[in-house]
Amino acid sequence: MVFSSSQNASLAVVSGIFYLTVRSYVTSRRKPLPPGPRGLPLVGNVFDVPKTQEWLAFMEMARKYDSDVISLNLAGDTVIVLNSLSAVDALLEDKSAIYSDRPPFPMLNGLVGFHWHVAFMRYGPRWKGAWCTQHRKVLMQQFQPSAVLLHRPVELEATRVLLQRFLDSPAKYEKHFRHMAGMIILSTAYGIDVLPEDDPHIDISEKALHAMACTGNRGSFLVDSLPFLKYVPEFFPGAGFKKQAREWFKVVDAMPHVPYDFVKKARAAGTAKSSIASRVLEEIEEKSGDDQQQQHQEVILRNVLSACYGAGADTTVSSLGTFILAMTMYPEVQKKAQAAIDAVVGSARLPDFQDDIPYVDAVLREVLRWRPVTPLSLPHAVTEDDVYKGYHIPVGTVVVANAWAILHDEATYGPRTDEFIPERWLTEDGKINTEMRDASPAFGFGRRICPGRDMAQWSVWISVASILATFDISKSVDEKGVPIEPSGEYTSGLLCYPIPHQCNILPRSEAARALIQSAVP
Ligand code: HEM
Repeated sequence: MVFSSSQNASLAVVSGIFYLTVRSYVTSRRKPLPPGPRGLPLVGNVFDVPKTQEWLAFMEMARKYDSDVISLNLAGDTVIVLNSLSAVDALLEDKSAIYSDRPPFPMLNGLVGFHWHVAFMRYGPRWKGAWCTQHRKVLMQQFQPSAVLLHRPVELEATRVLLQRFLDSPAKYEKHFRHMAGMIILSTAYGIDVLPEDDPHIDISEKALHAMACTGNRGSFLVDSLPFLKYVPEFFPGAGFKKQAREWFKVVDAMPHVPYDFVKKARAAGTAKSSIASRVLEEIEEKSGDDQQQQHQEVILRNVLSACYGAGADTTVSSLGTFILAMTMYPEVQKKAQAAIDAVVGSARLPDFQDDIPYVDAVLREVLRWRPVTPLSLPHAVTEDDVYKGYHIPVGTVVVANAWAILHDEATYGPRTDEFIPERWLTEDGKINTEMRDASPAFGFGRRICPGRDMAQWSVWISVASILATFDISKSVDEKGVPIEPSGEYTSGLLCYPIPHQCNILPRSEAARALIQSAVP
């Protein structure tokens, strides 16, 4: 049977009406979405969400609607924000089988080329044969608590180099943290010894991470809400994002390849140092006879190693920046921590991983809790329709865990959560209170929880203990001798950093200076 064009049009209209009627019937019989602000046509709640510190606005909405779970429509995307530990436990942890996907990132993954980064991969068997799970498996093996012990010598060496750099140019402390984080990750992952200045491997990765910071917040670019825009030609008015994406793509694509090729060449020349890359490559070559399988495993290894820099460097730098800020603002905490270190370590050596100093453990937990690096964690997505507390959570919903709200909840972490109080983590006899929920919400949830969390905590712990053992951090004073208060400001985005502030970082004594100078040949 052949239809005329007018019959075709009528058929389309009738089908459209039928579809809308069925959809509206189905929707009306469904349970409601969690409460949230009423949106505008088309854009929904886009204007209800501020461009910075969204986590505070979400906490306010939770109070207003008297619900720890709220929903928003962001230009067509349903977004559900979980503002409590109980909601996160019930959904992202207990139902992790269906709450571990990521939303699509058309700009970041599609145009800028971060599709190789496990943090942004879709989750589940539907997605390229459980590609994400295969990546996570390698990460879990290499960063499980027992494997992390292998990385300690590098963490110790990098910390001691950091102390030396603090002696030379304390005002550049953020730059030194960046160098230290790069040194740890490039050495453990690839066996690369970084240069003291302008290291080319750090340089590529930092440029790629800048692209990630600019595009990681879904919604920063219109193409995230209207994915068809990715097909718009570059010369089109308003398509500047495509030119920018093409520029970023070059460095994002180079990031996994350049250091990996370095290891391959070093192995061929017999000069490769021990690293995750060299150990896993050896295993791959021993086990697999099949070229295709070998190639497949190598691609996963290459992606995973690069993702470690992508996910581990900036996060460590941010936590250490928070530590310097807290020590500047809370001198009495610094004094207590130094006394606790002196009592265990003395003054004749630098701290080591074996030192048991609960007050420093408490400072570390407080750093992670007080100013979480990713206040909204990374967005999850749900792969099946679900119901929570009588509310409908439709398949495809973007699920955001408000880590900030959770880590500032006084019901979990005790009073005055806006203040830096390490004592909240301690029992009366000065031990870590193991009954209390730890600071793990800072590392995400369920099956997407940060695989590098053990390594990250040890890197930050040894840096914190070593800095406090050897340096005093204090407020700078202005020309009239008045102390300069740090603004306490942070950048706002997927990842937040404290904006470096002016402060004094001076060796505690001449003996401390000599100890640092003798620590690295
Ligand atoms: C203080 C330092 C760190 C913090 C605060 C941190 C925090 C996080 C958070 C919040 C997530 C998202 C979890 C979720 O989606 O629920 C994450 C994911 C991830 N982190 Fe970390 N991280 C840190 C250090 C590291 C380090 C050192 C590494 C690697 C050596 C690493 C590797 C990763 C990877 C690969 C992912 C993606 C996991 C996935 O999507 O399945 N992180 N991290």
